[in-house]
Amino acid sequence: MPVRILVTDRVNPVGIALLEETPGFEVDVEPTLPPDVLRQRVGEYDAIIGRSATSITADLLQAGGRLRCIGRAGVGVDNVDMEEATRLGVAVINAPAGNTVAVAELFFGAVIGLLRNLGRADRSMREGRWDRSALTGTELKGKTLGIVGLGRIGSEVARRAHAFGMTLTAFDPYASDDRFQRNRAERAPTLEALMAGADVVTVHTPLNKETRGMIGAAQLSALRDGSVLVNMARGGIIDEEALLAELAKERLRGAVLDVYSTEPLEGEHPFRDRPDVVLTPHLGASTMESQRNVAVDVCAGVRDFLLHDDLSRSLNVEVGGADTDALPAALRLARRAASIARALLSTRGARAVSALTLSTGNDFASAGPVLLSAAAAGVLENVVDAGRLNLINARQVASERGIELRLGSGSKAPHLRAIEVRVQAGDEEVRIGGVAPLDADPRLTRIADFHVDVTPRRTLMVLHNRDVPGVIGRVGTLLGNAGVNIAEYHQARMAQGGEALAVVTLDGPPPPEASAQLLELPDISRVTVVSFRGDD
Ligand SMILES: NC(=O)C1=CN([C@@H]2O[C@H](COP(=O)(O)OP(=O)(O)OC[C@H]3O[C@@H](n4cnc5c(N)ncnc54)[C@H](O)[C@@H]3O)[C@@H](O)[C@H]2O)C=CC1
Ligand SMILES: O=C(O)CCC(=O)C(=O)O
Repeated sequence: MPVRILVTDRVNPVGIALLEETPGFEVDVEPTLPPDVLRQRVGEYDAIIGRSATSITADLLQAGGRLRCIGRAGVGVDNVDMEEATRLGVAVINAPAGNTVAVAELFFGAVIGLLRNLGRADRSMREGRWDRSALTGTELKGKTLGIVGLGRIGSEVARRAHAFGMTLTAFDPYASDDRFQRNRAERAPTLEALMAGADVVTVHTPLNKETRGMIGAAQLSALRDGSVLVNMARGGIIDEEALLAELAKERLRGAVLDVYSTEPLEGEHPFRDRPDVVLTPHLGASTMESQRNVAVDVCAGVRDFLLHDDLSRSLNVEVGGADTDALPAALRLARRAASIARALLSTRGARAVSALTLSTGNDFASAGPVLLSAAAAGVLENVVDAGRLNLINARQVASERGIELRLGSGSKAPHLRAIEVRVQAGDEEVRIGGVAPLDADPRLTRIADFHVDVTPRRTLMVLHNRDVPGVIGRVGTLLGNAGVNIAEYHQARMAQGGEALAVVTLDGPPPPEASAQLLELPDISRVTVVSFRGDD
């Protein structure tokens, strides 16, 4: 079946071509479908790629039975119901950097346009006038710029502001001191302090629960007389009613707005009547260069996800700073180790998993969250509908099932590339450890208290037996007679003649009756069989 992708908004064709030329992909380009039509058709597609004009609501995501990925040709994902996408295991991929410069350049164009009265000058010239003295403006040089949100766009604005001879202050509680230093910006202790200390205040934060309405009447009243307020981030961050009320006092120089709480802005909106406001119709990213950049970036991200399950670009998976080349082997080990632990507990009759703890060596410390997701998927995969279970939603599904998830300390692990999972069900706990080296297959090194050394491949059988002569031969003969080939057989024991454990990897699943037949052999007390998802 072909992989089907719907492009719902105007996305640059250079990006779309990346998808169209991928064998097995079918791309429909239909900008911009009304929400009800999109809802009817979403079930046909594996991925949707859009811009800000398409709202990806919970309802739409739920209607997308085969939907695996949302691509956003731009930065802001406030139009995507991220919680629902995560719950459903749908990857959300954006293009975080391609339009940064476009917004920064528009900022200076629009602010200078306001300060030098360019709109009014152009209109008066067309009306046949020559109003030089009425159009005297002000300069940026020597003024203070206050940036709310010192991220990519805020930093790009900062760099250019220095070229204009401005002094910089910024408010961003999440940005490091180093970022402030690199941008030569003083850290404002509060938003109000920033508003009170700047001649131009510009907002470059995402719209989210924290920033919605962040600039209201109280913050606006802190603005200096004669100052300018700019919003090129998202409508809703600044309270529009409060801004209109503040502008009506005529103590500010004005405002520059590119984004609105409702887009398109109503034809009769009072902003349209204010001469002290420069209005643009969400043009921040509208340059040829930026549209090409974001289209190529998001389409490549969506393609790589659909082809290779590459989640490194997905906003709803925490890959952290991990080495992504080494990650697939580590993810496989974490998932399989957890799957083995759950199966061993199940053989002991402890089926209701209550807690999962994952610890890593230092090399995987930053990948802890995504490895924990992989382990959660391993614990759940034979318990829930595995079709939709993935690294995006595994932790959420596990938490909903009452499984407590914990990240243990990395530094205690004996090996830099070690991974250990501990799965608890009632009073029982099983600990499985392994290593994911850079240049070889991952190995299991510990099952409960036994030291082992096998690669968890395809089907794995764990036998508890007494350490007496002949067991290995009898197991080999039984499996051979059942037509099952043994890939690896590792026997471990605590002490001679005591309790022993065998880990057997098989080239295929044993027949269903094999476990019962093994249990009939002398000295074998428990048999656990785990078949892993995947081809190897
Ligand atoms: N007008 C347009 O066409 C465009 C608008 N945008 C908007 O600009 C926003 C910013 O884009 P980038 O700079 O690329 O994002 P970014 O993620 O690089 O930077 C956002 C910054 O905001 C900061 N921040 C978050 N919450 C904050 C808070 N409560 N107070 C102060 N700072 C806070 C973050 O720490 C971060 O440094 C996007 O989320 C998008 O909504 C982006 C591109 C085009
Ligand atoms: O192209 C768009 O949808 C506008 C750009 C934008 O707002 C964004 O990238 O967040």
